[in-house]
Amino acid sequence: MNKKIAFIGAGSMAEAIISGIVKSGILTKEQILVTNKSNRERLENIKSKYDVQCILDKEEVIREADIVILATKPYDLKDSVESIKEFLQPEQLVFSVIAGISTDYITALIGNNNPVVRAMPNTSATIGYSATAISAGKYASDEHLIQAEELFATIGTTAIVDEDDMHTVTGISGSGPAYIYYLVEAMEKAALEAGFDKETAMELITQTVRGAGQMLKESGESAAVLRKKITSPAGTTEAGIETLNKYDFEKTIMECVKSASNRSVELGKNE
Ligand SMILES: NC(=O)C1=CN([C@@H]2O[C@H](COP(=O)(O)OP(=O)(O)OC[C@H]3O[C@@H](n4cnc5c(N)ncnc54)[C@H](O)[C@@H]3O)[C@@H](O)[C@H]2O)C=CC1
Ligand SMILES: O=C(O)[C@@H]1CCC=N1
Repeated sequence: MNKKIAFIGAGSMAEAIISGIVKSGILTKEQILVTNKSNRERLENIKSKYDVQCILDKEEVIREADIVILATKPYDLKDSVESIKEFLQPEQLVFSVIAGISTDYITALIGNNNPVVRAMPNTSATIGYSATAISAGKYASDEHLIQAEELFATIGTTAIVDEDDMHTVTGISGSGPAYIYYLVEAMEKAALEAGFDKETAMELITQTVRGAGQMLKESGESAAVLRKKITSPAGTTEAGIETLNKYDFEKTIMECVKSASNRSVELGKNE
């Protein structure tokens, strides 16, 4: 890819994307620029891990960049755009990975017709396994969407969605890894309670989660069918699932996704 990209905000998500891009080799370390809010320590940390261009001076970062990736928390977006907008040129492409915030709002903050593309990745970007949804703002062309797909494809899979669906995406795949980690934490606790050492417990659980994910990808069978194949009549799985049902597991997860999506809507309302 013959572009320079600049991250505004060097937090967890920016780091996950940087890690994935560096591993993919699609950009050289000279093509990746990172800035943060007056936090030299965080930039030094990113520099030491990935050897990308970590620069506190926002003007310098923006001047160099073809694509600017907004990666601050939603409540820091306004300040961060304020601090770069005077340096932004109209042809510079802006990506945002910020939950809840619309491309229209970002366009209004920038005060210019820069193309804006919204993306919702997840932290599995770190190892090239993000599921990233992408949608175009009003000034973004198909060519801009293709550039976004090209970049985010280096950190996992991509899907183009309507911007209105980004809230649901955030509740499912943006936050989703955290739900899986929570499940793992609970399984680990159960194993430790049963007297397992942590290492053995985590080996068993991690491989189980990995195997289930791969089966969903590769077997061509639905989750329901795969689950049925494990569930012998009057067997152990059935006993386990009866307990999940007793505690309304399905409803709980559905409500969890709805709460996360609704929170994304709320974050957008604070625009
Ligand atoms: N963490 C995750 O799993 C995901 C996060 N996101 C989105 O990514 C965005 C960032 O999230 P995290 O990385 O988790 O947050 P974070 O808090 O780890 O990182 C945000 C970074 O932005 C910096 N920052 C704040 N104000 C700034 C400014 N004015 N100029 C430059 N940098 C500034 C902060 O110092 C911090 O390093 C959020 O909007 C979130 O909705 C999206 C998908 C997944
Ligand atoms: O919790 C959050 O707000 C962000 C957005 C998706 C994942 N983390």
